[in-house]
Amino acid sequence: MAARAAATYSIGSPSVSTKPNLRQQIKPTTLNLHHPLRCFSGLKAVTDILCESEASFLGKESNAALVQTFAQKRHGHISQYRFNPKASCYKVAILGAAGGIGQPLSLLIKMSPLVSEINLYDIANVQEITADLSYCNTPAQVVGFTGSSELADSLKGVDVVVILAGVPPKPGMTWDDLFNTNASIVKSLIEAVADNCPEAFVHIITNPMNSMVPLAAEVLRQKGVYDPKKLFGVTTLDVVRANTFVARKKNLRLIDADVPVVGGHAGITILPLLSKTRPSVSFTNEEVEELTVRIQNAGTEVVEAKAGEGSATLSIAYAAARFVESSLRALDGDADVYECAYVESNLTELPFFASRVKLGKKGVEALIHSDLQRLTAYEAKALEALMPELKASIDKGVAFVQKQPVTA
Ligand SMILES: NC(=O)C1=CN([C@@H]2O[C@H](COP(=O)(O)OP(=O)(O)OC[C@H]3O[C@@H](n4cnc5c(N)ncnc54)[C@H](O)[C@@H]3O)[C@@H](O)[C@H]2O)C=CC1
Ligand SMILES: O=C([O-])CC(=O)C(=O)O
Repeated sequence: MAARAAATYSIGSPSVSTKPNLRQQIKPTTLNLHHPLRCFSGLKAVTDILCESEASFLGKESNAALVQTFAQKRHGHISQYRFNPKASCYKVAILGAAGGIGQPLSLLIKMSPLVSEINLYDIANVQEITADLSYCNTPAQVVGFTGSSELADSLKGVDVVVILAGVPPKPGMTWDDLFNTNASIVKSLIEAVADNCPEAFVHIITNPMNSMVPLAAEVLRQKGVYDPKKLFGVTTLDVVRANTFVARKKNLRLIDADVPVVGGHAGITILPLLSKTRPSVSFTNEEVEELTVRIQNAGTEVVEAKAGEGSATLSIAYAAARFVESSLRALDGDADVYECAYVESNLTELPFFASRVKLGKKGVEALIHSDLQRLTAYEAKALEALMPELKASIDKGVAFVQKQPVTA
């Protein structure tokens, strides 16, 4: 979807965009984009600065890490993607915005220089969050939508939709329990996406993600608008955890560690390919076993630590924001954006599989198969072991929609 060239930024004033019947109108101060605004860096607007990787809400260091670890070096140089605010006005919708992940994710996205509007949607009231967030003097306008009657409006014209509506697990809950509650929520939200913004990038976070992405694909297919290049299961948290744990173990700088994680996003379907860690490091067999299990169980660690109060929220908000940022950069023309994601895939015999992908303006431009070559014996065995579980999760998601077909 094309960027909005005619958009204006609102700087230094509340940027809430309200619907007249819900709240008082607060008119943003608008800044003509011909103004030499070159960079909106974190919390402070900076004018007339050449803006490369600094143009990120992730901050200069984190963003440098992203560029270093994901950019393909061409002719020995990292490509210089230049943020151009005239062409960088994207609209993001967050479905499930009032929840534990939705709130910090909304804040992080509000800090992105690439975003002109954030639509916050939830069945719970989002008006307090909308007002609160709107006082941050960053460019994006914040608009709240509460309840199913406002869902369609929250999706009109959006470039990226992030779906995190649904319940998180409690200790002792199975993936089946979670599926039974969340499947119908995701199905109805995706039906609305198909009707209102079929060309948007769709990021799915709601668990069990291994089933929710195939479920969403089937809904979109039945609606006649499925574009496999634009549907993503967000597995960035697994990569973030793998990078953190490996960097600590091997005394790498956190920003240098880059571990591809493939498969899916649950238990043994999460397969960190430690042999493909960059920079190259060696691991003992014990270290491989310990790190792999730690990465696979990190979600459960948080669920247990929260003792019934939900699952990871802050780290997934960070990871999801990174994936949104990467998608927006790809939409904005950065030719060197690579992330791991759970997508329709032909890298294995399964129709959906997480791997590193190259992102472009139209979504997935390429699946990176090289990570799956020359696996260690441990990785090859783990890959074989995860396939039946991942296949069952995929089949479950598709079957759910086939039993309850979508309305035309
Ligand atoms: N993919 C990943 O890496 C991760 C996924 N998750 C998953 O993300 C999901 C959300 O987790 P939290 O934010 O912690 O849960 P939460 O319970 O704090 O928030 C969920 C929000 O969804 C809203 N909601 C429920 N039904 C809705 C509907 N039909 N339409 C719109 N909004 C609706 C609720 O009102 C609530 O505000 C869970 O399924 C969790 O398991 C959590 C952590 C990591
Ligand atoms: O199951 C959950 O909601 C938590 C989760 O995915 C994770 O922390 O990786």
